[in-house]
Amino acid sequence: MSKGTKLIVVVRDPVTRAISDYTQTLSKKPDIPTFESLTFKNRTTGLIDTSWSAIQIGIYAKHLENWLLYFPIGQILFVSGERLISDPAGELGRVQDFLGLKRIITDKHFYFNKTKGFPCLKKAEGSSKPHCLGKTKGRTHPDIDQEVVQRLRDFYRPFNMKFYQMTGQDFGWD
Ligand SMILES: Nc1ncnc2c1ncn2[C@@H]1O[C@H](COP(=O)(O)OS(=O)(=O)O)[C@@H](OP(=O)(O)O)[C@H]1O
Repeated sequence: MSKGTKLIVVVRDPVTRAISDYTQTLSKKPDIPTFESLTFKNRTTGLIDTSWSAIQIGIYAKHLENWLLYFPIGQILFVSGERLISDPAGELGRVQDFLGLKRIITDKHFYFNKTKGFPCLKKAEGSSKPHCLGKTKGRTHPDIDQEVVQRLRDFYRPFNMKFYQMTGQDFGWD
């Protein structure tokens, strides 16, 4: 990869990311154990299984430490997965600026589709019809035991704080 390569990284709340990841696996393998049981190495002691990829991927600060061995931070744009949903044009504005492009994509290109529950394009490329992302994006997540969710929030907090500090952006995942 060229040294000047720019990287665009979309990050979302690591707890929601883990549940989303699990939801995707569940859709392909309905017989897998529950999210709650996969989360812990030992449920009694509350020891989290950081070797489970769904959990491990969300430790963004650790991954960023490795990427920074190869790329300067100025070459990486961190896009908020949450703002990509609440304000897609705003987030894509940042992407266009980062790439040195004219701001072509604006608010005018999106509408909120109530059925999908997500923003969609008013017109797909090369078509006059609206376009939403497919069925595999924006799936309903299973209900997860709130105690487990809280335990994961506590687990990720220090890594999230470190990540905010490293990127200079507060993603508001608390
Ligand atoms: N506009 C719009 N429409 C639908 N979905 C949207 C949109 N913007 C962001 N998202 C979020 O994208 C999540 C899926 O993206 P992934 O990066 O996980 O996709 S991938 O399956 O790994 O390729 C997907 O995660 P889930 O909600 O867990 O399915 C969405 O929350």
